[in-house]
Amino acid sequence: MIDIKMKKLEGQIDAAIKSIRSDESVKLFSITKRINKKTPLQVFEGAKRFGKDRFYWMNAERTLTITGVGATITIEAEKDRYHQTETVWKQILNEAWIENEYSSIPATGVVAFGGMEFDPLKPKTELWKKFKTSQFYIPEMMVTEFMSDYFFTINIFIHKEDCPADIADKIYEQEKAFFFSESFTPEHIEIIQKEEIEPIKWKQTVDDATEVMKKKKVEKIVLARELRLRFNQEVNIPQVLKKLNDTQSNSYIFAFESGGDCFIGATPERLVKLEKNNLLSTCLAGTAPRGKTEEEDKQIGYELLHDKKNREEHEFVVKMIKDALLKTCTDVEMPKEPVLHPLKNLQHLYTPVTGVLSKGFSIFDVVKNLHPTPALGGTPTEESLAFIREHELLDRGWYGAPIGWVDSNDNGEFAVAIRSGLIQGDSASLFAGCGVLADSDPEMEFEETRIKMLPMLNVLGG
Ligand SMILES: C=C(O[C@H]1C=CC=C(C(=O)O)[C@@H]1O)C(=O)O
Ligand SMILES: [Mg+2]
Repeated sequence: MIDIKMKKLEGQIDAAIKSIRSDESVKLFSITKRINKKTPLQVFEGAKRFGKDRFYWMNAERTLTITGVGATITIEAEKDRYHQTETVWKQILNEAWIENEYSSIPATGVVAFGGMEFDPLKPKTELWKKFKTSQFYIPEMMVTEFMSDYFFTINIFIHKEDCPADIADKIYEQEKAFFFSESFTPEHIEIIQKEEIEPIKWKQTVDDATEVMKKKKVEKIVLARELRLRFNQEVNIPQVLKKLNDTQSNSYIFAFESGGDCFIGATPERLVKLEKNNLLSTCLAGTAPRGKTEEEDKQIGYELLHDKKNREEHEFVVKMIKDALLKTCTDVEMPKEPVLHPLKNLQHLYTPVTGVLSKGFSIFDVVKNLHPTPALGGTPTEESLAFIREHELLDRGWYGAPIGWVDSNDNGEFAVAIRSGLIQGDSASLFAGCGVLADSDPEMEFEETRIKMLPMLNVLGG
């Protein structure tokens, strides 16, 4: 039996680097092998018996899915979270021994997957006690599905004198059991309690925000709210993921467990995708429901494209993302007009933005410059965040913040964690927000947030 040391690197940079180096006798060893078909969802489900935190990520194009089990390393950061995380990440890659003949495949080898709080300056409540300000896992075991090829990665600490080749074979013997996966046992979940949290207060806050904006101090503020659910049984996360996969096309499906709580969602909003130095971001703001007939759907879409309020709401996002990308990219390009982005329950105004990341910058720099975009904060950023911090009742936690992955080959992708919920055993909180402008109507904005909760509500038995 190999004496494999699993360590957790938490807290500040120094502690993390010291911890990697302190025990000179070990080093992080990562090995990736191609395997026969094992869907990440099957593996996610089968890994429940390990009792370790898991993550799941499927991109919107359905070309890449990853699931991770356990955390050989957890990179946690409080202050200056982007810089801290990146510094520890780079240190880990410097020290790691990586055996990956498939390094041309994204999200294989050493991958860090994680997320962060929307606003670290807002006091945290009990709701998000299991989640850190910023938290990334380098998983003990990971399965990557890329264009119908499957890869299995193990990241472990080994003694330096051990020969990785021997280790590799022994590990695969040990971990074959890892591929044990149960077939989906359909469970019938029922909502036994549904509680809108302070809906009247929320509408009043929307009204207050419009008053502030009429005085021209702020131009846009996104306000979010919470729906609390209780079920007849513990929520089966793999079942929820499967239903999200089946119902929410055009969206990233994600789950991140921490201490047994699970943050899960189906978000249409890409923050940034980086392949080598080719960068893609997304402006998504402006919302309308889907029509009941094709005719009605076309009419609603046409009205959305020509609606003054929604176009203004969208334009704030386009301008900010362009300015943010110009700080780290060249060749920043975007179409002049938004297009419709259809989803199951609603449709948005959508403007893709591309750029070429300049040397010396990383995906962490881009995320730092982008978050929060005016699709989740407002315009101007600091003034809208100050209003949200002071007036919004909701503890957003990781809702509305970047969630995603980076690998050791300059690939990575982050989405904005909306259309999401926090699952806590037999209870859940769902979150939804909307862009408020000076002429917003509180009832219409409430209705918009109700529609945005449907993707999660529908897969939770609502
Ligand atoms: C803040 C959310 O949606 C954002 C993304 C798309 C459209 C939006 C809107 O029209 O208000 C929001 O900016 C949410 O879904 O919780
Ligand atoms: Mg809106």
